[in-house]
Amino acid sequence: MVISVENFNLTLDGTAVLCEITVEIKAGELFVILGPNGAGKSSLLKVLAGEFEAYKSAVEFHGRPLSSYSPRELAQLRAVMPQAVHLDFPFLVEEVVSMAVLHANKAESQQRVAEALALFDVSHLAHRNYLTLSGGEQQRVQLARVVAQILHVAQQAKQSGGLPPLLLLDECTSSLDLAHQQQVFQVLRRMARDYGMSVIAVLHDLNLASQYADRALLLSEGKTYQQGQVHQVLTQQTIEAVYQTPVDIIDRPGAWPIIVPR
Ligand SMILES: Nc1ncnc2c1ncn2[C@@H]1O[C@H](COP(=O)(O)OP(=O)(O)OP(=O)(O)O)[C@@H](O)[C@H]1O
Repeated sequence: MVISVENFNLTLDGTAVLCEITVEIKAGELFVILGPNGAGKSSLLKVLAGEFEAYKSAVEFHGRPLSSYSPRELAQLRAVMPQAVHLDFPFLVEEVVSMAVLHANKAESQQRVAEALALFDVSHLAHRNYLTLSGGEQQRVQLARVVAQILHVAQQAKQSGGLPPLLLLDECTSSLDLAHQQQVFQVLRRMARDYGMSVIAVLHDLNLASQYADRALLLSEGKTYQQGQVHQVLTQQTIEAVYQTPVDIIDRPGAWPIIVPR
């Protein structure tokens, strides 16, 4: 098991945000957290990222409470891409991504940055001011940043049997065009399959979930509505109940089911 919480409750400013949540994510899994606006998806991701100090001991990460890890240990084992990333200074793209590899020597750092930029199709932007990029370009640079942070750990884990790292992503394709959405999830799938990296992604796009996820948690008002294999979770009944919108599910032999609003 890579990361888990059991019967977890989160209360923020007197509001019950998550109620009795149990999740267990294994190595090499692409796990998606789904649900309507306000269902608690980002809050759960933040809990798993250890952002709520008071709740860190309730999260078990590689067999230890998250609270027992030093910031440096955590930075080597997991990377987090929040929903919005604001930078106040005009850093170059390569500088933004380099921030993820501060502990590497110069040659290694350059190689890891170049590899991550190429994975997300932003090599040509390396010398651009990050603040002048489009929303989608910025999102791909942020993906390169988090992957640069832990890809080498995943590669080492695969070679020498170390702990596989974890990637936590909050709506990481929300600004991307169709081709880049596909490219990003193909990269994530490959990293999960080839290196045993676990990926937990908050998503609104049910079709991306249907196409790429192994398992899904469907949240409704802070509670688990359904959890399991993605195609068992994304049924007409569950989607219509949780999103209060009629849908059709188009089943296709040999391919993932497509969800369309009716
Ligand atoms: N610090 C806080 N204090 C009080 N309520 C909060 C706090 N943070 C989040 N909430 C509430 O918790 C609920 C879940 O928020 P969360 O951001 O996790 O939802 P979400 O499923 O990610 O939504 P979205 O799809 O809109 O991003 C919301 O009703 C939100 O208003």
